[in-house]
Amino acid sequence: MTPRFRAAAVVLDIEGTTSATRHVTDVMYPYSRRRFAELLTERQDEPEVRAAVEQVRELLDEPEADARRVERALGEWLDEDRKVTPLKTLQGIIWTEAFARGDLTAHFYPDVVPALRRWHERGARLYVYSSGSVSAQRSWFGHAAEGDLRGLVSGFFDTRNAGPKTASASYRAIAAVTGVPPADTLFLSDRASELDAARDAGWLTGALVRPEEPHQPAGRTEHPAARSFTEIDLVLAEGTS
Ligand SMILES: CSCCC(=O)C(=O)COP(=O)(O)O
Ligand SMILES: [Mg+2]
Repeated sequence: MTPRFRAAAVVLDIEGTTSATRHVTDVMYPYSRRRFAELLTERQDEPEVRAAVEQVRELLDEPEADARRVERALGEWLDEDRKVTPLKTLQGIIWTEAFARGDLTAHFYPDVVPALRRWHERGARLYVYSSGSVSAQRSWFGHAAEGDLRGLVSGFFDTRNAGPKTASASYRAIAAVTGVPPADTLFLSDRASELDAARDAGWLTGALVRPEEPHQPAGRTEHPAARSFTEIDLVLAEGTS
């Protein structure tokens, strides 16, 4: 398990790839769940909250859904770990403020930050593509135990600005923004469905199969696999700097 990639850009999934799923589900999710009611009632007139609530109502096909109904839907999506865009937007508002207050810190597996620094120093461009909102991603990378990592990252993508992670069109949209050729762009993720979509867009793909993660893929992945970032051998693609 030492996959070697020749790439100019690396696009990172967060949960299950750079960071532990358990930190997200056991720390971040309960934190947001406890604060939805207050956000939906006391801050309902804020444009971002209002737009997200409208999206929830559309998804439920219940145009009259009140704050309690919306809160119940958010709770059910959390229980099912559904990566629904308005849920992620509302969580992002709560988490961003919590990180700023010092209520939350991010989690990165110990192999990740040294590898990101190494790849960045070598000239690779690093991006993030996660179901978590861009605002949440920025806070996550800004509040690592290892310090503020945002300087390593050239751009952040989520399901709002790029589209669903299982659609190859999303990866084409990201490549159009980064300007890096798809064949020189490596996507690292723990989910086969996301890696399949990236590969269909012409990207290089690497599967993170971490023994610590609760949901291990059944059977062998078709994508080059690594148990940690330490095992990934990244060579900078020629003609890029
Ligand atoms: C900093 S985002 C928090 C994680 C999260 O809510 C999430 O849904 C992550 O999903 P991913 O696409 O990174 O697997
Ligand atoms: Mg993931």
